[in-house]
Amino acid sequence: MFAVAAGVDDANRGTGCCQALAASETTVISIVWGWDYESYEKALAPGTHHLSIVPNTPIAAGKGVVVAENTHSLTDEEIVNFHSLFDPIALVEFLDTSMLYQAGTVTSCAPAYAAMFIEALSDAAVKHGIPRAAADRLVSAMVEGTGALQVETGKIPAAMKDAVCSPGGATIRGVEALELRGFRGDVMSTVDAVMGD
Ligand SMILES: O=C(O)[C@@H]1CCC=N1
Repeated sequence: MFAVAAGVDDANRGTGCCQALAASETTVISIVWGWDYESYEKALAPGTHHLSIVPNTPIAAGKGVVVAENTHSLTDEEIVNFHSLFDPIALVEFLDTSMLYQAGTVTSCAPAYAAMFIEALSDAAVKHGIPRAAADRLVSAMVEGTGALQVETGKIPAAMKDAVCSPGGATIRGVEALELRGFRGDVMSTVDAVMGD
């Protein structure tokens, strides 16, 4: 099993790499952004077994996400091997081709946006006198824990937000500050921007 990795501008290099590998009957797992099943069917030698996936950087910490294309040419045994490789380090989700890169945006591009949120909140903590290293630790633990709480309880994020906001309390003032600056619209616009909508 072999993973082909290349940025968007390197897609042709990725294809050349795949063609060389196909001759050795290698199973190709592609992480080339935008290259789905049909792209590889056109580019690879007929009969090559291939699967397109979108992984993300938190895999390096064993807490990743892999979006995988429902349409592929791997055998059942190869899919079992694929799961044995990735299940220990990532949530693996198979989706139809029409959703692959939209889902990939919120899992694979969004670590950049999440890091920007962490950086900004950490900046705010530093502005208010918290040392940088402590600020980074605290904010990252908060983000990880909030995600874990959502997964564990299955609560909708709106209910989790409401649970923190006491009437007339502190948190709702921060919620208003975010709403006044269009926080949620800004976050939603990222997928449009990535997908070119
Ligand atoms: O920004 C990029 O080109 C790649 C695609 C998905 C994550 N990073």
